[in-house]
Formats: sequence, structure tokens, C-alpha cells
Amino acid sequence: MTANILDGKSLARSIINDLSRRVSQLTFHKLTPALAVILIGDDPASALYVKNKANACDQCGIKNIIYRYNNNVSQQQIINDIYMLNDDPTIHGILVQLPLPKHIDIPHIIESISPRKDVDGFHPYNVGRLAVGSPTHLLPCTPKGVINLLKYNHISLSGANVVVIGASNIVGKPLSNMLINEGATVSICHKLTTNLSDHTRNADILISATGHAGLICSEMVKRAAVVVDVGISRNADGRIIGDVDYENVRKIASWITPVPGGVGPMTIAMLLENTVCAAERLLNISSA
Ligand SMILES: Nc1nc2c(c(=O)[nH]1)N[C@@H](CN(C=O)c1ccc(C(=O)N[C@@H](CCC(=O)O)C(=O)O)cc1)CN2
Repeated sequence: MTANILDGKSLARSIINDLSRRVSQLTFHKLTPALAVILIGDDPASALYVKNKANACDQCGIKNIIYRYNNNVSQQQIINDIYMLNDDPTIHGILVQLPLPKHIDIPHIIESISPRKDVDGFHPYNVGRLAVGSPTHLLPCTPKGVINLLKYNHISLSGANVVVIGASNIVGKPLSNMLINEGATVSICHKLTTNLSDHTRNADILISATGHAGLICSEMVKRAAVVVDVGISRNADGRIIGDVDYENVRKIASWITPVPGGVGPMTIAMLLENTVCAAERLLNISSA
């Protein structure tokens, strides 16, 4: 058996293509969706992700402005600038690229973003709405990308045993809530989980989001499981690799995401979709 590929790169391309039409409709109504990106410090990976986000915005006509700060910028300065962006009617989405320098308190920064412009879906208001199963326009991008990738490939979530490895606020926790809302039975494993394989071997759908290269080997995967790799690390040659031992696990799984080209591009497509949704809400023409 060789797994089918969950091709996030091509799905993301087609989503971005479709978004161009929604952006044109907005610009017809004299509203150009605009995303403000706050980039603090000199982390090369963050700089690359921000550049990729800007390029993707350009592809579908979303205006994007990058606000760059030195590593030693004060927390208050960032919060003041976010307040300014909250009040700016020409800005529809605001995101702060993570991680942040140690002296900056991430929850404090995120809570200063208007929930209506929180296109990362990290604000406690949006997190809370997701947790209680209320409709929310702004879901976190990586989990939303995973769910879209699975649904697009007709992988059923209702009643499935899903194991999520990693309990971060960005991926593991919101993804688990989204999966529960889809009717899946969800187990969340994390750093302190003992006997990880006992959990993973029961998974119909196994999702790993740890950034621990090669964590998931074929012995940990049930035959014909769906395997989604959200991890990104670099090996000694600087090549990007995921949490999953792709070459061996693909011989066991029914579906698998590659790294690169799986979940990563979907994260960016979902960010763009959230930005368009945030703008559409102003005109009450949301098609999401
Ligand atoms: N404010 C946020 N910060 C971070 C988020 C986030 O969703 N919001 N997620 C990650 C980083 N991230 C987006 O910001 C991100 C990571 C990876 C990719 C991606 O397309 N990866 C490619 C490989 C790209 C490369 O490294 O060459 C792939 O997997 O194919 C997109 C976005 C942490 N911070």
C-alpha cells in the first residue's frame, strides 16, 4: 500500500484563486481588503513566513502592510500600534507573527487585537466561541487548513478516532475543538503523555504538531490511517522536514500530508480567507 497524498499546495493555490473573485467583488464595492502584519525581531523563519503571506496576498489582491520592529521594542509600543490599527477603518485583518521575543507577553498582545480583525483566530473571544461551538468567522489558520484539507479529500471526521499530538494554543487545542465540533472522538497527547504509541496506534486519523522531527515512525501508525503532519523542522542540510517518517509511514497509511507542501500552504490560504471574511462582514456579503 502507498498512501494517497493530501496535497495542500495545490488546494491552497485553488483557494487563493477563488479568493481573487471575492476580492474583486469587494473592490467593486470600493472596499479593498487589507491585512496588517506585525513582525518583531529577526527570526529568519518568521521573516520567511511573513514574506510568503505578503506574496500570497498580492496574488489575490489583498492589500498588505508589514510593520517591522526591532527585537527590543517595548510591549507598550506594540499595543499602542495595535490600538491604532483596530481603529483604522481601512484595515480588516491584524496579525502578530509568532514567536515573540521573551520580554513580550503573547496573551497581552493578542488580547489587544480587536476580535473582529483577529484573522489568526487567537483572541480569547474567538477561541471561546469555537470552544462552545458558536459560529465564528475567524478560526485559527493551521487547524482550519487541516480540516479543509481533510474535507476536500472526502475524509470523514464524524465518528472517527482522531489523535492530535501537541496541545499548543495555535494548533493542538483549537484543532481538537474543531474536530469535536465535526463529531470526531478526539484524544490530545502532549509532552507528558506516556506510552504515546498506545494512543497513536488507535488513531483512524493521526495529526502530529510537535516540531519534533521523525517523532512518528511506521510502528506507531495503524494500517490505513490518515496521517497529517503539521510539524516543521530543518535537518542538518537545512532541508524542511516534518514530525513523520514520511518514507516509511506512507507505506502503511491510506492518506498522508507531505512536508513541505501539505499543511503549511493551507495555513496561508486560510489566513487570506479570514482576511476576506473580515472585510466581507462589513458589507454583509460573507460567502464563507
Ligand atoms: N501569527 C502566527 N504566527 C505563527 C503561525 C500562525 O498561524 N500565526 N503559524 C506558524 C508559522 N506559519 C505561519 O505563520 C507558517 C508556517 C509554515 C508555512 C508553510 O507554508 N510552510 C511550507 C514550507 C515553507 C518553508 O519553510 O520553506 C510548507 O510546509 O510547505 C506557512 C506558515 C508559527 N507562527
